[in-house]
Amino acid sequence: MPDGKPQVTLKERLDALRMLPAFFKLVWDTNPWLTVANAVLRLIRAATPLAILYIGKIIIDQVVQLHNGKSVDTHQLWWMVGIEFALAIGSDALGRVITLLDSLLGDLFSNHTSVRIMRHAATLDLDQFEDATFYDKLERARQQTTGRTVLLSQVMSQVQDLITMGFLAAGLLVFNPWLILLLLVAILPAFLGESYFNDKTYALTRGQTPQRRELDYLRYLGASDDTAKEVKIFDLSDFIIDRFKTLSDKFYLDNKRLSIRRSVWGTVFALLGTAGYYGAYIFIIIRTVEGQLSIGDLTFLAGSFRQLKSLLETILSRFTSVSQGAIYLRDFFEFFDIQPKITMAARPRPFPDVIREGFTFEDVGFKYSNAERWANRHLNFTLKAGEKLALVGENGAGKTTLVKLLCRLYDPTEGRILLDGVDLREYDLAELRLHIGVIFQDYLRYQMNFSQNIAVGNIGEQFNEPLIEDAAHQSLADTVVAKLPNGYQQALGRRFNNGVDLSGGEWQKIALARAYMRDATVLILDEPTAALDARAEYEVFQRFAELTHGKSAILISHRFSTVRMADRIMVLEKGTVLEIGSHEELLARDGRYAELFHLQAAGYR
Ligand SMILES: Nc1ncnc2c1ncn2[C@@H]1O[C@H](COP(=O)(O)OP(=O)(O)OP(=O)(O)O)[C@@H](O)[C@H]1O
Repeated sequence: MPDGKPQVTLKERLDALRMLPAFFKLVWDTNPWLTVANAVLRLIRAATPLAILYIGKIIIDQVVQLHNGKSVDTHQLWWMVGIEFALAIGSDALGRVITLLDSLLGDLFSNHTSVRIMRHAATLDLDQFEDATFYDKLERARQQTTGRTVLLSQVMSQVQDLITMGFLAAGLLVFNPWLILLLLVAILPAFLGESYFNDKTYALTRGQTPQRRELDYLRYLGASDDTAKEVKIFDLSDFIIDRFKTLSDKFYLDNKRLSIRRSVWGTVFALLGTAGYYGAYIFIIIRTVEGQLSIGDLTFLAGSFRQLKSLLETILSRFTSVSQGAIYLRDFFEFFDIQPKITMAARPRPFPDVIREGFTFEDVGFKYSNAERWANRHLNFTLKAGEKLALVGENGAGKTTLVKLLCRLYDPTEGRILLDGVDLREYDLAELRLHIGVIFQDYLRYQMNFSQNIAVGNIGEQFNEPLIEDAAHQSLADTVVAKLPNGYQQALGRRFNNGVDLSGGEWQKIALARAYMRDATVLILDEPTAALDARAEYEVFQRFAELTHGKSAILISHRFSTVRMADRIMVLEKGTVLEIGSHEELLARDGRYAELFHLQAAGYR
C-alpha cells in the first residue's frame, strides 16, 4: 500500500497472505520441534468435536430406546459414555498443552525476531537511521515482534478450525446440504463488516505511527533519569504533559469513533447469524417431530449446526485479522528489505599495515539526504601519513561530517576519498573501521560497568584487563577509577541499581580511553577535551602526542591551546577549506585562524 492511502483492498489483503510462508519459515527457524508438536496436536484436537457429537448421538438414541422399553446392550452404552468422557478430558488437556506450546513458541519467536531486527539494523547506514520514514518502518517492525506471536496462534487455530469444520460440515451435508447454504447466508454479512472495519483500523493505526513515536518520546521526556534535571530546572513537566494529552486525546477520539461504529454494526450482524441458527433449528425440530429423524439425530445435527456456525464466525473474522496480521507482516519484511548503501567492493582490499601516502580528499562534497545545504563541498587536501591535523571552524562548519566521511559512515555525494591512491570504497569496511579509532563528541555513556565502558572501544578485548587498564592510564581515566568503591567493576550511570554517576569530564576521560583500546592506525578525536579541566587537558595531550607518534591523527577542537599542537591546522568555513598550514604559518598569514586565535587569547589575558 502506498503511504498515505487510507484503504486496504480485498486484493491487497489476499496478496498479503503470501507473506505467510515466509512468516512460517521464521517460526520454523525459531524452533522446529515446537512448531511440529504444535501442528500435530492441533490436528488431533480438530477431530474431537465431531467424535464427541457423534458418540453423544449414539448414547441418546440408545437411552431413548431403553426408555421405550426396547432391549439395548447397556454394557456398550456405558462404554460409549466412558469414551465420550475420555474424549472430553483429552480434548481439554490437548487445548491446554497447545496453549502452552503457543506461548512458549510465541516468546521464542519474539526473542528471535528482536535479535534479527537488531542484526539487520546493525548493517544499515547512519543516514538511514536519520530518516523519519525509516524510523517509522523500524517502529512498525518492532511492534511486529510481539504482535506476530498472536498471528502465529491465529493461523494455527485457523487451520485447526478449518479441519474441524470440514468434519462437521460432512455430517451436515449427509443430512441436508441446504443447511450449509443457510449457514453461509447468515454469516457472510458479519464477515464483510468485520473485513471493512479491520481495513479502517489498519489505516488508522498505520497513519498514527509518527504520532505514536512522538508519544513514546514525550513519555521518555516526562519520566526518565536522563531528562529529569532539565525538565525540573525549566519546569517543563506541564508543557510535556499538555502536549502528551493533546496527542493522546486525539488518538483516543479517533479510535473511539471507529470502535463504536464497529460494535454497533457487529451487533446487527450477530443478530442475523443467530436468526439463521434458529431457522435451521426449527427446521430440524419439525423433521424430528414428523418422525424423519431420531432424537439422537436432532441433538447431533443441532449441535453440529451450532458449532459450525460459531466456527464459521470465528474462521471468517479470524480470516480478516489473519490477513490483517499479514499486512502488518509486510511492513515487517519491508524493514528487512532495506539494504545499506554503504557496501563493500566484491573483492575488498585489506587495509594497509603501514599507510604510505595518507588520505587524500579529491573535490569531496557531501549533502545530508534530509538537508538542503551542502555540509562539505570542494574539499581538497591530504592527511599525510603520520601527520596530526587539527580541524577548526565555527559550529556547523562541517568538521564532524568530514570525519564521518573518513570512517565511511557516509560516502561522499561527490568527489572521492583515496587512501594511498585507492578509493576508500575499495577497502574492507570492517578493517577500515577497525584501523580508525574515533571518539565523537556525542559519545555514549553506557549504563554498564567502568571496565565495559572502556572495553566498548574494542569489545573483542573486553576481558583483557591489562589492556583496559593501560587505556585508562593513557586517557587519565585511571584517576577516576581510584575514587570508585568497586574499581573497574563499578556500575556507572543511574539507571540500574548501585550505579554511580560521574562528572562530564570524568565521563570524557573514559570515552577517550576507548580510543586507546585498539591499535588504530588513525586516531580521531572530536572535541575530546571540551569537558576537561586545563591541567587534565594538558596531560591528555602530552600522552596523546606520545601515543600517536608516527600515526595519523585528526583533532577537532575549539581550544587553540590544543589546536596549536598539531602539525597542520585546517580552518573550515561553510564546509570548505578556508586555510591550511602550521600554527606559525597561519598566524603569519594573518587570516581567519589568526583572528580567532587572537580573539581567544585576548579572553585569557
Ligand atoms: N545528521 C544530519 N542531518 C542533516 N544535517 C546535518 C546532520 N549533521 C549535521 N548536519 C548539518 O551539516 C552541517 C555540518 O555539521 P557538522 O556536524 O559537520 O559541523 P561541525 O563543524 O562539526 O560543528 P560543531 O562545531 O558544532 O560540532 C551543519 O549545517 C549541520 O546542521
